[in-house]
Amino acid sequence: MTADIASEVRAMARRLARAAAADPGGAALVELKRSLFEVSLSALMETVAQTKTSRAEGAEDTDMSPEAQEFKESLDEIVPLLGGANMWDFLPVLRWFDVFGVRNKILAAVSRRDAFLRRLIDAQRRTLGDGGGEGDGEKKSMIAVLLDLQKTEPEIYTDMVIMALCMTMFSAGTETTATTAEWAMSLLLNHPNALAKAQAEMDATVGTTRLLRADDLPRLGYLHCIISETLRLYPPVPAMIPHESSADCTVAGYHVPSGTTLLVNAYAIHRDPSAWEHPLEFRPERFEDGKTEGLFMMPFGMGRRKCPGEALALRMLGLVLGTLVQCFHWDRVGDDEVDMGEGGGLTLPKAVPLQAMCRPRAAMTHVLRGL
Ligand code: HEM
Repeated sequence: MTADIASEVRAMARRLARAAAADPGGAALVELKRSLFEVSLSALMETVAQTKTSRAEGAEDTDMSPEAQEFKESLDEIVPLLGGANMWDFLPVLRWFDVFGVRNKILAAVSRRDAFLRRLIDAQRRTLGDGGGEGDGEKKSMIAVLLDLQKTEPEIYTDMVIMALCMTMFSAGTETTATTAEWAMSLLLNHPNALAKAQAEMDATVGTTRLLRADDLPRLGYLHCIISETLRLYPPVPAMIPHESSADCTVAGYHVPSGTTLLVNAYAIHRDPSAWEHPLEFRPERFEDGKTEGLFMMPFGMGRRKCPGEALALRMLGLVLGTLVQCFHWDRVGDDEVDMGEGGGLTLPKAVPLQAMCRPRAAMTHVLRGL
């Protein structure tokens, strides 16, 4: 898993360095959201299905495999349909008539996505049948492991269950991680002192003779503070996933009957002025030396249904952001601050996708050339 993430992050750094080298001024204008989404999706695709071998030769613009690209297209279709408000949210009778064709569009997009996942599983099954995918545990794809389990417990590990597990990994893990990284880079571009401090920490801890590795992350305390502060200000699942009370209870004096749908507003809790000093300001230092202990931070939820991908997400974020900070100088496009407006949707996207100027750091050019 870590090897898959590291290799996708290397590919992202290589692509950014090439783009900068191709520019006469040595700095490339990049739309970071796209790069960040691609690296998250590719890392998960390699973990789930190991599609690397089918990567298109000479696809200079992207390091995604054709499978990852196809899946991205299906998400591009589905996500806006799910996140938007529909007239039937206000007038339920419209649901029966599907006035704007939303229901049909969702069903068509979901059935295309399911057909794709089925093909992914069949391809892995064929590979296993041909004697492939029998490497050590670290090398096996998630689908290969599940297909192995299917041989002994077919009634549990059905193709439908495997499809659902793949789907959950992709839908819960890509947009959330990519959006957090995009907010973090936006905050750093508007706070160049924090960016410089992160670069100084990186130089002192990792140096400039090699690329950041996952085992460096525990020693990069300030980078971790930046990630925590980003998740505080812009939690990518701001209202959590709806929960349901399993029994009558009383919370803060309110009676909650059994079976009530409950949303937890993490976004408001993270900005509560009675708990956080200067809650709207970006201050990564507030997380230094356990200073925030006892305060409510819940970007990954809490309790039994807490996000199971937390450790993976933090590792991906550490490697992605750390590599961007270690290898490149970052500048805003023009003199204006980066627009921090929030868009609508399930995962608190930026209203205006982040664009930035990226130039390899002189001390890292030899490392980047060797990627
Ligand atoms: C910055 C990245 C991420 C954030 C902020 C995040 C946040 C969350 C939150 C808030 C929930 C709902 C918890 C609740 O309702 O109590 C959740 C659920 C979930 N997340 Fe994540 N997540 C992230 C990345 C990931 C990744 C990388 C994966 C796996 C590849 C993942 C897999 C899941 C799954 C499977 C659930 C449903 C758990 C359940 O219902 O029992 N997440 N996540």
